[in-house]
Amino acid sequence: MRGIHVPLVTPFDSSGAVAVDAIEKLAHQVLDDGAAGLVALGTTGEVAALEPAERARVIEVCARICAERNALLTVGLTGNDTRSTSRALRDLPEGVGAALVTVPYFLRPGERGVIAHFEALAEETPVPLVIYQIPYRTGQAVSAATLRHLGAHPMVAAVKYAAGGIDQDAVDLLGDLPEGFEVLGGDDLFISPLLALGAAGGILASAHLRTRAFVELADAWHAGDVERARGLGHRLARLSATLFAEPNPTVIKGVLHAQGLIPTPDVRLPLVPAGPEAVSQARLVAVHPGE
Ligand SMILES: O=C(O)C1=N[C@H](C(=O)O)C[C@H](O)C1
Repeated sequence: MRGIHVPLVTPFDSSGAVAVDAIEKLAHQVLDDGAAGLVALGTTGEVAALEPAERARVIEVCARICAERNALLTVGLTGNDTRSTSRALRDLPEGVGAALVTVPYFLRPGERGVIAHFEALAEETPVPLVIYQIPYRTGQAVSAATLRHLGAHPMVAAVKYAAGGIDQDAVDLLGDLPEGFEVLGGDDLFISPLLALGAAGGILASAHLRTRAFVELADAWHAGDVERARGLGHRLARLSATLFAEPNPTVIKGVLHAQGLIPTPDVRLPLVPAGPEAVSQARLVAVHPGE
């Protein structure tokens, strides 16, 4: 799971249909620029707003490209019921290399429930699991001790860590990781400090833009080139701050559209397109992130 994985947006054409050509173009571009893999059907891909047939099509396109390019395809799975999540894992098509599975949201099952959920999934899954820890979206925090316990299972490969900052559990977890278990950053703004603590990479919507620089950031921290990593980290954090000024992925879609990479900046309700100021500010910072 090492490196930068890009959770692709789902572009729509002017009729509102999924723009498959644009997905292909974006996928090739981020892989050309050094991304280690793609993530299909993340929050950034507006998974909740896609029909089952659209989801299947997105996976199919991404799987084909990842197979051609020898890159990892991770697919997002969001559920708060163990049986249906397990079924969805077993139904994943050929070509999917890993599943990014959200901590069960809304129910708040407690840490014992989270452990039981992921242990049951780990026994059934055909592909390695990446636990998606994002308490500000799910309502359920997961401690370092629980992640360490789950990470010891051979089918649990990583956690996408998005606690909204660098908290005590991140420091604790990265100080003592089970063999074969990695931490991937999932809060774009905090990717540089998380890499400094030992994260293996990140799943970052911001890496649609300046992909090469995000890859260089991870490489620099991994190589111990602190001076280069710190400077890059500050510049990319400025970019991420502008891209997340409005709900993800509205600003990113606005910028990709302005750059001619996707046919419309459209998002599906309840998301509404980003305002023009947010988009032009992000475009400016993407070109001149500062010194
Ligand atoms: O879709 C994803 O994967 C990501 N979603 C996060 C979010 O929208 O909160 C942001 C992160 O960059 C990746």
